[in-house]
Amino acid sequence: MKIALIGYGKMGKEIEKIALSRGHEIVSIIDVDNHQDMDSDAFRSADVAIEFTAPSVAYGNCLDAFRQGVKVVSGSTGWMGEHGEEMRRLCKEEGKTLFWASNFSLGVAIFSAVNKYLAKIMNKFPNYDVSMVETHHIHKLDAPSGTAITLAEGILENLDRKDKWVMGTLTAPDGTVSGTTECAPDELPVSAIRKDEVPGIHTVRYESEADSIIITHDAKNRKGFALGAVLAAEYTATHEGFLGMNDLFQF
Ligand SMILES: NC(=O)C1=CN([C@@H]2O[C@H](COP(=O)(O)OP(=O)(O)OC[C@H]3O[C@@H](n4cnc5c(N)ncnc54)[C@H](OP(=O)(O)O)[C@@H]3O)[C@@H](O)[C@H]2O)C=CC1
Ligand SMILES: O=C(O)C1=N[C@H](C(=O)O)C[C@H](O)C1
Repeated sequence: MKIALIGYGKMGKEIEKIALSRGHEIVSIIDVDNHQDMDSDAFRSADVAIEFTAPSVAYGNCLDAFRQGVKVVSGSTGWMGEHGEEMRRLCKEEGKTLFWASNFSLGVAIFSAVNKYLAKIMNKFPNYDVSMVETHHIHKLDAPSGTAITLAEGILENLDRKDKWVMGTLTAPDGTVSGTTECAPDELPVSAIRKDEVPGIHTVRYESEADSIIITHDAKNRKGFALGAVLAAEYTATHEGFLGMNDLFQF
């Protein structure tokens, strides 16, 4: 399969290695300096473009790829809240194809299913209150993480006593803490920590007076995200519409 990369940073480079090891060809690499190269035969020859850039530019990158007639797999976070509805419309009404996931790792797909199941069980146990914490490297631009938002949405869909997630505390790289853990009973606080080079840790915590039930996904490196993105690209090459992890792993 022919793959174009949009964004050649930490994830773009990791994805390149895995794509080559699975026998794919990288036909175009688009980064900040050569954005105009999207308008090229090499880019247009791609079966799928894999986009990992930044919250402020991801939407425009997807539109630019669509204009060149190329399907997109995007893992950029921090932009779907604002542009998700329009992306769904473009896929449904204008024949575009976008596979987006806040987290491409198989481990997080499994963790997400456990998270939803646990939230459902907790309807019967009102003594437990739930909160979330995510920890990422100091370069991360968005907070809370896209994965934390997806996990929070999974809890809200399944736990009747919670109606919305709210930002909890934000711990800066120097240890300074801002924000609050105070929230209304129907709110789910999501806190963020920015520290060192942490690839990504997500914790969901249920507390009662008697005990704590804690589930954590701890990424050891970026290989799981990158493999998932390449698997998603393989899937996207033969499917249409607005696609996600539920399409790739049906459990
Ligand atoms: N869904 C998932 O599984 C995962 C998602 N992510 C998300 O992916 C995104 C990228 O992460 P990561 O690779 O770690 O970030 P990096 O900052 O390491 O890489 C981003 C790259 O995109 C480049 N870039 C910036 N603007 C543009 C543009 N307009 N066109 C093309 N390239 C551009 C940057 O260039 P320059 O440095 O010169 O600005 C940089 O090379 C983030 O939003 C992150 O949250 C990350 C890991 C997993
Ligand atoms: O920026 C990152 O690094 C990551 N971003 C994604 C997110 O916001 O959830 C996925 C992963 O946690 C790494």
